[in-house]
Amino acid sequence: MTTNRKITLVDVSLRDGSHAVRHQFTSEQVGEVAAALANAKVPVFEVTHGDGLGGSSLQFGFSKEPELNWIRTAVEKAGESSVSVLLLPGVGTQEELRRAREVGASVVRVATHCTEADIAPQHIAMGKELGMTVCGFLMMSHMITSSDLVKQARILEDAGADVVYVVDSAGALLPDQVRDRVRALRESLTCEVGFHGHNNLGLGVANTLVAMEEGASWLDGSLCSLGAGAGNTQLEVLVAVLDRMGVETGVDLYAAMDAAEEVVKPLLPRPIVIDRDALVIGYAGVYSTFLLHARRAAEKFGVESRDILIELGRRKAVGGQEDQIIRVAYELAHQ
Ligand SMILES: CC[C@H](O)CC(=O)C(=O)O
Ligand SMILES: [Mn+2]
Repeated sequence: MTTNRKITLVDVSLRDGSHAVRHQFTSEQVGEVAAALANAKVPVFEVTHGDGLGGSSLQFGFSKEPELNWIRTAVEKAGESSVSVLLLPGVGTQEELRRAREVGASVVRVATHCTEADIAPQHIAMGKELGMTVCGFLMMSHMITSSDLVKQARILEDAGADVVYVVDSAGALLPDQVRDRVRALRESLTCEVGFHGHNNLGLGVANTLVAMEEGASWLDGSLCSLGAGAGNTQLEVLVAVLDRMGVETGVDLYAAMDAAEEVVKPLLPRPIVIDRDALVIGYAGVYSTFLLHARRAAEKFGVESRDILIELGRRKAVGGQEDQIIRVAYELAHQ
């Protein structure tokens, strides 16, 4: 397999991984992970509440510490690596982006549901004004066709995005569906294309390779797969596979393995595995971040978390509709 674009690996352990630890990272932990990522020469790593800047809330779950502390700490340890922040317009504000930039974040990924790119241009423009690398991040990309995704991607590129991502938030995309979407974007855009995978169907690494084969050049992953649902594409595994394929990433494989084993593994609150609930998330196309919310609601209302997740998939619930999880659990309990 060959690729003529430079591959940029992005680690999301300290952002998507925030979901898996219920946003309870301490600055000390952030510093340790950031230092290990920098030592492994991972070019970009992301640090914020799981739901991005300003995500700490009753709706999404409160962070243990103000995320600006995390970002500042990460930047101090980042060395040659760039620190990224995630921003969902409507959750994070322009002021929060400005402050993240002031403490040294240099990449912003502006995330919207895949049909709502039109809420992103102001934030993309602001990221550019602040001198940041800006990525558009089309969440739940499995929910629309490739041609509809292209229309949304064009909005992001026209607004100035340097990279537009196909985001498999539910880990529901099959390899050929990744292929179609990345190919469609690659054929229609001049900016770079990225892929962010979740491992709920066990396809994280495979789908990322398919995306790369189709020309995606920004590829996400996390150490030990630390992330929502069954976690993300496992970064140290991806690095090893790319190394075997002769694809240059600049990442030090052994340092990445050590960072996973010695720094991130001890932080895991539970094994990041494809258990019944995670599998259902991929199977039914549900937002990965709903996993722990659904488990809490299941316990509270005495119903099965799998039933809640299946029903959320049937209702096509999307990010930001966490309140629906409670509604579904309540309805199942009172059926
Ligand atoms: C906005 C939260 C979400 O976790 C973003 C993301 O990583 C995804 O949609 O997969
Ligand atoms: Mn994710």
